[in-house]
Amino acid sequence: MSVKIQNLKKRYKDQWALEDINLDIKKGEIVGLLGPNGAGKTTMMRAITGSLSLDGGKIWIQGLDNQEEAFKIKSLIGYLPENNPLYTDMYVKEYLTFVANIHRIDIKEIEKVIEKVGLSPEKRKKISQLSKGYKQRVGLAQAIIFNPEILILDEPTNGLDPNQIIEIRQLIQELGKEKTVILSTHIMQEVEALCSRVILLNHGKIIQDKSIEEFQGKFTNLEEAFFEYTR
Ligand SMILES: Nc1ncnc2c1ncn2[C@@H]1O[C@H](COP(=O)(O)OP(=O)(O)OP(=O)(O)O)[C@@H](O)[C@H]1O
Repeated sequence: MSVKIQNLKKRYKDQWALEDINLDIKKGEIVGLLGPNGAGKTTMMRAITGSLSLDGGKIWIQGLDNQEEAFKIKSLIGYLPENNPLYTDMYVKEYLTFVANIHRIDIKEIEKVIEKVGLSPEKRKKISQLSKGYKQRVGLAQAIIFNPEILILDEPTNGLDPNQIIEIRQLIQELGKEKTVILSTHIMQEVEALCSRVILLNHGKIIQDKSIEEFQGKFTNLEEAFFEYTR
């Protein structure tokens, strides 16, 4: 198993953000995490990356306990956070060099990743000078530069224009051939275009976990399924 979650619970003060989450995600799956605002998607992603203390349960990343082996886990998971908190005073290449150094990878990888995410025309700018879509590409670049086995992408195409959306989806599809990808999105067509499996969260619980074909067999489209289970 790439990611195994057992009885995961997370609480913020008196509010449960996640309750009894159980999940097995295999290598090579592209999993779409769906749910209304506040359902717990970001909390679940942060829990998987090991950057959140848990209130119950366990998470294993390729067999490693993500609380006990937090350091090793960092080299297995590439994470694009929702609000993409980049160091905006740094230049694009400077920032990616910084990330490359943290992961002790060859700086030759920087140019490769810049090319891969389509950042070449903007690579000499300061991150603060980039448009939202290009900032998002920098976020993606830092998530994939060290070639992690697992990618966790919180709303990866948020803020991108339609052309960029297509390009980034193609990139995710390409990455998904050899990696495990977990992505959250509010765009149902994105899930239909990319994901092999859909997990629907509501009020901190998994309410549906099915292959995309199972959803498509039962509903005209995913949006209909979303309304059916969350309204
Ligand atoms: N740091 C925090 N402190 C207190 N409550 C939090 C914190 N982070 C999240 N929550 C709460 O936990 C619940 C789940 O939030 P989360 O961000 O995981 O939802 P989400 O599904 O990602 O939502 P969205 O689609 O709006 O991004 C929400 O009720 C939220 O207010």
